[in-house]
Amino acid sequence: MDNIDFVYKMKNISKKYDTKTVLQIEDLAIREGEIFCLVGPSGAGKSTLLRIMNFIETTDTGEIFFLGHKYTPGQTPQLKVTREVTTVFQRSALMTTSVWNNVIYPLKIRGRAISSTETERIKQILDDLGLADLIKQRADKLSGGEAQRVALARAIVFNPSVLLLDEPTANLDPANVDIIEKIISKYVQERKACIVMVTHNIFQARRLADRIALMHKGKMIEIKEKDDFFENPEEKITQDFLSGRLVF
Ligand SMILES: Nc1ncnc2c1ncn2[C@@H]1O[C@H](COP(=O)(O)OP(=O)(O)OP(=O)(O)O)[C@@H](O)[C@H]1O
Repeated sequence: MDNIDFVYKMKNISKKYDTKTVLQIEDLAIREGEIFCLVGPSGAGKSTLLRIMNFIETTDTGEIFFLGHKYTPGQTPQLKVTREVTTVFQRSALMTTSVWNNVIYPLKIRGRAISSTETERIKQILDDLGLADLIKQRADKLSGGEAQRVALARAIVFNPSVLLLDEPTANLDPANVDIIEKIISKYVQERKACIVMVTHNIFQARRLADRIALMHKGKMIEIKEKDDFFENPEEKITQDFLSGRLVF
């Protein structure tokens, strides 16, 4: 089991749609226990990279080491490995049943019995997310912010090693953003999981990230520890991005 301090290591990965290369990354490693924020203009390839990290899509070239095992194009890990990673999207689809049933669904499909300790743990997650009073409510009748908090609860309830977040707080009000950011930080601290988060909000990246990466036109332009990213950007593209001059 090489590379165990790294959850992902990617070498020379690329992805094309038709003839257009949308992703070309030479070297990227994501560490255990970090919040890694991906920023960059629209179309940079951020969501494509998350789909590859979730094994929803495969690369055309290169190698991905995930939890110490190597995958080449076309190879996907076994179900028990892919279940170590999950994505929360900007608008996650919920089932037309109660909040509780939605949240326990990942445990049910994994065949996990819900013991009384497990029930207490799930209730704590729901409580942290301000959902305790909505347990019996139908998930399709929730507000956008409530629905997004349920989607996050459903993702963390089965303790994944990796949580991928694709603009999880876009279009939410500050109170919902605050609740979601707090649980993201708590999850990383308690579980020592890693989180890769796409955000268009650089203030959010500044609040949450350990490291930040700027993507542009499918490439990694600059990856730095959070403070360094903001205070000492080396690349002109990063400087333009941070000053709002880089549009796409
Ligand atoms: N299924 C697809 N088929 C063809 N092209 C695609 C597909 N998915 C993404 N693309 C293209 O790949 C490029 C990268 O898209 P991606 O969604 O990864 O960017 P992004 O950085 O997440 O953008 P945004 O911030 O707007 O969500 C874009 O040019 C997009 O049009």
